[in-house]
Amino acid sequence: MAEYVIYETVAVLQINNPPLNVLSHHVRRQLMSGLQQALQDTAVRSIVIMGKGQIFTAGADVKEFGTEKALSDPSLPTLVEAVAASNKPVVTAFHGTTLGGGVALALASHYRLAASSVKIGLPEVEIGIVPTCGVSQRLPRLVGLQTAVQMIVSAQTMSAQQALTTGLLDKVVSGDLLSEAVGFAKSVEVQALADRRVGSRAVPGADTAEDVLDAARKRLVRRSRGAIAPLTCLQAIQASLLPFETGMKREAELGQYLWTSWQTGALRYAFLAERTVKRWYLPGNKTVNYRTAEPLVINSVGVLGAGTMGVGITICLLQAGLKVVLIEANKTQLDKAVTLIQRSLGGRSHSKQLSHQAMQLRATTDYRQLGEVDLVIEAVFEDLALKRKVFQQLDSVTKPQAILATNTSGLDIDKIASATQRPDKVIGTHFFSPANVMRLLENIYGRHTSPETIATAMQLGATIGKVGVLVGNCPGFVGNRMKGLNFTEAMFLLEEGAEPQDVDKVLEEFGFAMGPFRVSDLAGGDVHWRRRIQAGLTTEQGPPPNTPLLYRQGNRYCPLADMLCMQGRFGQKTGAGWYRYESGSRAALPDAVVHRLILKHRQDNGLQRRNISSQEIVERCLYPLINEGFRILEEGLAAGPQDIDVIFLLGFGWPRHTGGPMYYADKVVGLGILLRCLEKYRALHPRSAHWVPSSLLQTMATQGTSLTAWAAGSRL
Ligand SMILES: C[C@H](O)[C@H](C)C(=O)SCCNC(=O)CCNC(=O)[C@H](O)C(C)(C)COP(=O)([O-])OP(=O)([O-])OC[C@H]1O[C@@H](n2cnc3c(N)ncnc32)[C@H](O)[C@@H]1OP(=O)([O-])[O-]
Repeated sequence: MAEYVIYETVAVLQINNPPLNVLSHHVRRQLMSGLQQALQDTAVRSIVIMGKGQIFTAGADVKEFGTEKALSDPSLPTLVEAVAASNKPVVTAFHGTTLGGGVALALASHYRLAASSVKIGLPEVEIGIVPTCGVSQRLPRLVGLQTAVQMIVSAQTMSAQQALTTGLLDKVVSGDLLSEAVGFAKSVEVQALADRRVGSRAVPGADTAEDVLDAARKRLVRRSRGAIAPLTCLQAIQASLLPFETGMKREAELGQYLWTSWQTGALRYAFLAERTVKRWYLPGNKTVNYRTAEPLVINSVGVLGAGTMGVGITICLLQAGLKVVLIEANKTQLDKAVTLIQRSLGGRSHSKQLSHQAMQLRATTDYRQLGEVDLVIEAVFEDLALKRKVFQQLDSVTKPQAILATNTSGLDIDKIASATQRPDKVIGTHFFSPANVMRLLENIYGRHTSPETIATAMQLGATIGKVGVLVGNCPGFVGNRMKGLNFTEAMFLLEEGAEPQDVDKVLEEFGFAMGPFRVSDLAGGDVHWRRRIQAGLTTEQGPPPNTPLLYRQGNRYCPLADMLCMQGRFGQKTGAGWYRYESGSRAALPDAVVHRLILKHRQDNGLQRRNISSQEIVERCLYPLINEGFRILEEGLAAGPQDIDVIFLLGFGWPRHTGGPMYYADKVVGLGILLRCLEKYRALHPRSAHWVPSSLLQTMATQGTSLTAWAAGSRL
């Protein structure tokens, strides 16, 4: 609700809708009635709009979108325009965070005040919408095109000081916001309002407008990769150069265009999915869930292994204020890691706080120093025998109640847990590289992992600012199990006629930051080569004895990646992989050596080259992965499609504007079309088991069920 209080001649309207003061219908109704009351009351000479609680407002109520409530009177645009039309000065005073609709109210007001700690932002582009309610029209008039583009298109928040410098704020206050706002409102009661109305101003610097917009457009065309919201937002900003009323009409049209696009639905879904997965439960036993399981309190964490992952994990633990004991047997490696960690923590602006964080690190070669930690994250080399040995040691040196987590990207959690006397306290915590940057934490429970251990790992993820997704134990878990198929098919496409750059280009146009071959070169082809060797699919010298070149373990197999690795072409780190790299450069250049290798491979094996369409590349690379997602749901390894989608959005660079693989299949491709496509490729490629449609997909496609509706029904 919104509260109405009078302070002498000032009417204060306070939004009170915890926790985030979103502008839901009941809040808008009360704000509107408060505004009307203040306008009618002759004793009131000015109006202040504020928020109670932690923040001013997170903006419009996203959960109302698409429902009748969003449009019910007063809608947000109606409320904002009523503020703009007020003939008594309106002062918006904000604190905490002010987003979207909150900024719209502020821009429609005559004055803007904020607490010094405020963060102001326009996250609309991230949920695929244009900042409406006049934001795209008033903001450029107030702060200029350059800043407006920066705020609207980048969705980055601005500090109070920046907002003051750009002219968005009239004043930053450090004392009590309510009394400062009331005092300020009184001081402007006699001021004329005409030139305080942002809508009646002209955009400053109109003579350089085209240059600013052109530069932004070029940048966005390069970066958007199929996402339509950023460029549409830019068009709305451009309309601010028109007369205000015309610009407002254009803003509404563009808003409607985005609103009805499938991408907006996908982005809104992604926003909510990231929050839904926090409410975890075991797919096979819903009684074990975030409500019933209590996490242990974690104050100190041991990290075992100071390689790239260990360093990244240590940085995010320290940044969250935890004490860390970093163990590494190799002293030189340990010293190198400490330097990296200290540099990373000290390299930011709040150096006092961060040097305190760096002081929470104890780095040692001595395992016994782990005696007092509450939880250990093991990050040694990806080798089952080694990890089992390490867990045996951890079991003997840590206190009995300590949780032992393994940062494996696909090894069997139960096999690791069985090396200890406490399998209930063993869990997988799969970080993504770089661990201090990537927001995903794939948490894997084993057969004996206790609810308390799961709750603790999920809580730890939240503490260190990650989105934890809980999944079951299977080779590769959810992410790598699905992702592997994408690369498999990408290689088959090379055998059939494509070049690495063709496949990468199509998937980059689809929205991935990098295609599978560029990703492979970045990650290092040797990592997966070692895995294939361990799995008995190949050897360092080529196919295992008596094995056909193009088939392994009953399935079609492409040996091209193995051939590159046998030549020492591991990717960027060796200067050559699927592409070649000039010294010091990360630019992937098509390589005639690879071209000839593929050509010869086709000739030697009687593989016919044909033209492959972009559509086929998308279908071949993405549909098997999606089919595997359905199998994962069928096998109860993930609670719902949201969990899978979040893993791909945050861990694998899946384009956010498509919602993630499962949402894309359900809402964009359509399950019926997906099924028919899988069947078509299954007939063409009978030796690839991944084309066999999952039975869950078959049932849903035949019954016409929507995956998202099915998931919404089953979610806790
Ligand atoms: C005119 C104008 O152009 C248009 C028309 C608009 O205004 S469009 C709307 C623009 N506003 C946004 O896009 C808001 C984006 N929100 C955020 O960036 C963050 O939420 C946050 C504010 C920085 C807080 O982060 P947090 O980490 O402390 O908590 P949380 O876990 O994220 O959120 C806690 C709970 O609040 C829910 N929530 C957050 N923002 C919400 C919103 N705007 N509407 C409804 N629910 C919201 C969220 O789903 C979760 O619910 P549940 O899952 O627990 O049921």
